[in-house]
Amino acid sequence: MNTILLLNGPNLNLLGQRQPEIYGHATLNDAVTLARAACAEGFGIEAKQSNWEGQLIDWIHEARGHAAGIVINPGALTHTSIALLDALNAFDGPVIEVHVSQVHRREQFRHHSYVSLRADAVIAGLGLEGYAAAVRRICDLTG
Ligand SMILES: O=C1C[C@@](O)(C(=O)O)C[C@@H](O)[C@@H]1O
Repeated sequence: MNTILLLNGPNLNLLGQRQPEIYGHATLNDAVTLARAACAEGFGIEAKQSNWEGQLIDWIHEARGHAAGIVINPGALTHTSIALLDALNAFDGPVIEVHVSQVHRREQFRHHSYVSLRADAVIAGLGLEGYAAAVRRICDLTG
């Protein structure tokens, strides 16, 4: 079984409750369900969420030599975390960055992403469908 690590960062545990006018009413569990359904045969999803930068970094380290690829929505750490970028740079497989909202139509500070310097693809504004598209892409790249 090929594992795809699906990582969600700070505040994404509140999907569905948090600013629904921006992020919609669906929950993180809904996102994981969509991601699982998008897996090609022989692939599985390991889904994790943390509000802690160091925890996300530890999970990326653990994925080295183990996961086929990483789908990550780093939340606000997207715009601030060089440490997360460094951790992703130490991972060999494909990395796809997902944002539920269309960050480029929002505040200026959301337009820059450290993670994009590593990501093989960036999906923003597709809502939860972005997670499914990212999973399909990793299956295509690594299957
Ligand atoms: O927490 C989030 C969620 C987000 O990553 C998104 O999914 O649209 C966009 C980020 O700017 C924000 O800080």
